[in-house]
Amino acid sequence: MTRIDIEDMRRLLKLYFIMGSVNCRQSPEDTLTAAAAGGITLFQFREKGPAALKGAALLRLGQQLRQICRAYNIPFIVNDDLELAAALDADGIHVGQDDLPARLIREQLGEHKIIGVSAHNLTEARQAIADGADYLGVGPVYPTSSKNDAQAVRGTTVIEELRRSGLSIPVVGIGGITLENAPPVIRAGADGLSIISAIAGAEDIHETTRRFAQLVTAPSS
Ligand SMILES: Cc1ncc(COP(=O)(O)OP(=O)(O)O)c(N)n1
Ligand SMILES: Cc1ncsc1CCOP(=O)(O)O
Ligand SMILES: [Mg+2]
Repeated sequence: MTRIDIEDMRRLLKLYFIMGSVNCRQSPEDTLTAAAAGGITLFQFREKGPAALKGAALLRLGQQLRQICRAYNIPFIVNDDLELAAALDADGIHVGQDDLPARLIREQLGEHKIIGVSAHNLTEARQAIADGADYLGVGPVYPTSSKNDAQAVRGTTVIEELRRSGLSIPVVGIGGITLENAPPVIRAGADGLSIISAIAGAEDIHETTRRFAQLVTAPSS
């Protein structure tokens, strides 16, 4: 099998929902189901933090979320953990600068799985591309309370810089993105939005997701 087509990757990134049990106000299964019905295009299982599930409970939740993604035909990405990704037959994995190197993951997974890499500057972006990344997660664009060890807020400058430098790799903006502050992220050159709290913590998850979906498909965004 071959690498994911670049335009297919761009389409998947449009509304990329990331979540673990610690991010949810209601059950993770209900949260993901509402977001899936509302129009997310990609999902990342990110079970992180002091209260994160481990062992059998982690696997059980992963299997349930994986099933929901299958039912809605939404590709399923696992954060950080190659073993968990294999156990859940994930469609791909997302790694950051402090995780397993993307080059090693590409060697292990082969061509047919999606590999996403976090990049905070042009050097990291170029290295990720050389290592075989299919897309970049760039941020934090805005202040976030969903990641304790987040790097400094970048605004949209790194996304703009990547595009000015001629890098055409699919890019998703991440960090503190809300319905109100999302449009500049797309205008800067991102293919889509990556969101935890504005969806997982929303009062009405389905309606909020539907609005995000409208925003990323609107010609004026
Ligand atoms: C789409 C996307 N972009 C960036 C990240 C952050 O990854 P990382 O820097 O490895 O931090 P953790 O998520 O592992 O805490 C991401 N997960 N997804
Ligand atoms: C995982 C991650 N990486 C950079 S910021 C961030 C957290 C994004 O969450 P939120 O959308 O709630 O700000
Ligand atoms: Mg990571």
